[in-house]
Amino acid sequence: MLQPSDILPWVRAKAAPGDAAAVLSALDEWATHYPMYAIGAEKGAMLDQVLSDLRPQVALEIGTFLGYSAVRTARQLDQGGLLVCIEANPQNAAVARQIIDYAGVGARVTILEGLGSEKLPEAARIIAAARQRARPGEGGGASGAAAAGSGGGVLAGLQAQAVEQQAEAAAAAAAGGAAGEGGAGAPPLEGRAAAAAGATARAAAAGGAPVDYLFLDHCKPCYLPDLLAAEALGLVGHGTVVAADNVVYPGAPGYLEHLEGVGRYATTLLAAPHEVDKPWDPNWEMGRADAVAVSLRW
Ligand SMILES: C[S@@+](CC[C@H](N)C(=O)[O-])C[C@H]1O[C@@H](n2cnc3c(N)ncnc32)[C@H](O)[C@@H]1O
Repeated sequence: MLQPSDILPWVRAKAAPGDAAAVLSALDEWATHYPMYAIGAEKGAMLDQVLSDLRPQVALEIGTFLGYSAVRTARQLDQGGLLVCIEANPQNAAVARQIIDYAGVGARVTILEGLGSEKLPEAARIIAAARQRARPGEGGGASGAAAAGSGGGVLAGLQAQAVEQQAEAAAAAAAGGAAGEGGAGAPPLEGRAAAAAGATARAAAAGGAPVDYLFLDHCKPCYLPDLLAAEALGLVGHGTVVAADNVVYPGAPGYLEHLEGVGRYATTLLAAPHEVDKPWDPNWEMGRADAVAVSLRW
């Protein structure tokens, strides 16, 4: 039976050290022969475009597997940038470290081994320290980074959607809050915005520093509790872009509903087929449609 480390000789044979694009191609090719739970080339390219428009300085990933998405993200950070990865499986984390180093982006990546729910506070401390070290006027927070996005299709669309939502929330507030109906059972927009603003203020008071980009790609029922924990730690703030894979299939219970309910996330679904099939799993539905949710927190 294959072990995660069996991929290493393949990558070394197919790619030169420091050539991140060739490393990614080698991993994509490996996925055509062996089960590979990476986000893959199609969804990866979609997120590349978002990242290229966002120009993040500080990013966080939960669910790193062998480092494929981490390499894609880290190569878009500049030299002073930081990607913190949380990976539960120590074998995967060990291989990811080697692949990320081999791709030449290891200096920008810190991998924490453990569950997202356990490691988020440590990630928040590392990220807050990195923000402190950033020179004045530079890396000044997620809002600055998100504002840098210009012509990019997805990010520009989210920014326009956020402006519409803000106007809608302001109109609802002006009308006494009664007009803002976000769906059955959702509080009025005014109430939701106030709750979100309160959470952001509490997180800021606790010393939290928001990331520019948060990528969720781990256990699907963990997306919602881990996003809630990241919000409470101040890791998600004004301008943070949150991407979450597999929100259609297998789906992440309660996750999209939470984004809608908070009322301060502009969200779009980037449709693509599920990135891997599992013919050996009798419960798996082959060739299913899926999507990555990309959200801009305002
Ligand atoms: C789909 S793979 C991640 C793929 C990776 N993002 C990529 O595109 O290359 C999911 C990974 O999440 C890890 N994982 C599962 N539950 C986790 C949790 N609660 N916290 C952290 N990692 C978790 C698994 O060990 C696995 O390596």
